[in-house]
Amino acid sequence: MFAAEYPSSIVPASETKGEFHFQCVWSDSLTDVSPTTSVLSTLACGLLTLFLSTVLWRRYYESCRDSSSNLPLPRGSFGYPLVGETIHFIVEGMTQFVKNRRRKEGINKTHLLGSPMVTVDSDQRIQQLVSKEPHALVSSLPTSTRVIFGENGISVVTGKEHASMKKSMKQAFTPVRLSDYLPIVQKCIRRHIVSWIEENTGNKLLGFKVCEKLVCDLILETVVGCGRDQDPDGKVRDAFVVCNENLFCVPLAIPGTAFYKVKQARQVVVDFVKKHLATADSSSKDFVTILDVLLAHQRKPEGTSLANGKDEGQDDVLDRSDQLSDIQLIDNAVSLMIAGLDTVTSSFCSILSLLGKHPDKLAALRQELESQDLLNNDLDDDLTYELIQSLPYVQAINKEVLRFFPPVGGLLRVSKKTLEFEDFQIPANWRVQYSVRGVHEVTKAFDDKQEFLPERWLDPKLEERLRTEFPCGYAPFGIGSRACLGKDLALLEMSVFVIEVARLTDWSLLNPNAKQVFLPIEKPFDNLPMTVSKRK
Ligand code: HEM
Repeated sequence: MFAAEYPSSIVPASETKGEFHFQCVWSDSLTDVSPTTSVLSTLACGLLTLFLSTVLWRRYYESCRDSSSNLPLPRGSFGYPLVGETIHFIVEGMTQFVKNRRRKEGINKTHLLGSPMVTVDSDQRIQQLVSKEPHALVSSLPTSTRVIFGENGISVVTGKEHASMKKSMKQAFTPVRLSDYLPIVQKCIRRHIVSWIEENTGNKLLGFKVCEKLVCDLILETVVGCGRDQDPDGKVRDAFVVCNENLFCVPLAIPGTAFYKVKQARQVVVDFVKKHLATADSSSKDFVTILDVLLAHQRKPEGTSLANGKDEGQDDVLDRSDQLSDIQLIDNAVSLMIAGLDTVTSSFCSILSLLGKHPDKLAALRQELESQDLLNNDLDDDLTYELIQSLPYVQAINKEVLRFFPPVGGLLRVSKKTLEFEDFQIPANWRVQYSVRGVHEVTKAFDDKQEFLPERWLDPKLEERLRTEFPCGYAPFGIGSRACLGKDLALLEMSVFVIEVARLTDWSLLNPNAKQVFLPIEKPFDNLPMTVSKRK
């Protein structure tokens, strides 16, 4: 009956009771409406609803400013109801998102992933904010990341507990300890690079993936002393990669979800660390691991030497007032392993990418190695901590790689109370993101920011300017009380990688102009396809 009166396109496919009723009401009142008009009016209604709800959404968040302060909120947009600017963020990617909203004030307000947020990419403003940590601004990690790191680990705990834990753990990263880890680091890096050549000469490798495998071994060996023989089927290594790949996932522990898998993988790593802890005192290995240092701090009488018999030196005398409990030790071992995997992998991959694209810089590096008789002297234990510190071009490459492609592009905080600048306020409980990548792009600390110029770091005036004028102008390892605990170990590992890759191999990039992606870590979107061969 209705099919005769209305175009077929607007007749319901199934005439259930409800749909039929709706059709009758409509037919009585809109008999002359054409399909185009009805589509347009539906669209107009939708747009009007969106417009009104957007106005209300934005008004609501504007009204959340702290009225006890006269200062306005920063400029920017809260986006659209419920989603805020999350869809823009996903489509544009984090870096472009920040870039597209860059303001001369260096601060922008938005609404992301369910919370109001400000993104900050001015080094002066970040400096002001950092001075308010850790009381008015605290670290804020997503739930999945907190669960993986462990609630008792250094990345998650706050306040006094964090300060005392950091003090205690720093003892595992002194120059004496770094010298202890160096032989393991060099052997592991060489073993992997040699295997790239032996197993893959002329074949395509994915630079990011082979570096990930390398760093996975490196971290397990340096943190817990786990050699291949202790993980023959690679179960621990696999679990470790699963944790890393799912650092940011929806925290829903239902079988089949990423979070469920991650919790199981974490348990494998935790069980492994526990097993190691139970046997650590009786183990007869002749090298020192990070966990050994933390354990020595926890258990051994003051002054006891570690496994290799090296003296700990005056600076390392153990202060026992801030000992770690067993559960803290376990969560911290896991935290160190996770914090050091993707970050170091990204930096190794960027070394391959940037030196691959700049053969003149690689030639300058080889010249420095040659001048120290290191280029052809490729023994797997010829590097010392002091020798590495005496290679300025190697250090310059590390610093420039981390400036050009900072592995961690942004640092997340949450305001505990209203924060006031001279011109804006940030209300309490807002998220704050320091954009490290943004700062590196806009700071006045560097000239020719778009150029890869390791040489800039050979000028001592640059370090001086960063210290005095731009303390937040260069922040690949973060800033303030939350700055990276593993910074010196990471730089040591990068140095060894730079030296070994330059003296052992020749490599060619197959897609040197691939776009970079930034989440969860900075890398080329295609994982850096390349070929390697023995250096001629
Ligand atoms: C190139 C390599 C690395 C980069 C770029 C890097 C970067 C960072 C950054 C930016 C932070 C600060 C996060 C924040 O403020 O919220 C951080 C924290 C941290 N990093 Fe690293 N990291 C690297 C390697 C490592 C390694 C190798 C380890 C351990 C062996 C490590 C352990 C940690 C820990 C434990 C923290 C937390 C510190 C705290 O909360 O006080 N990192 N790292």
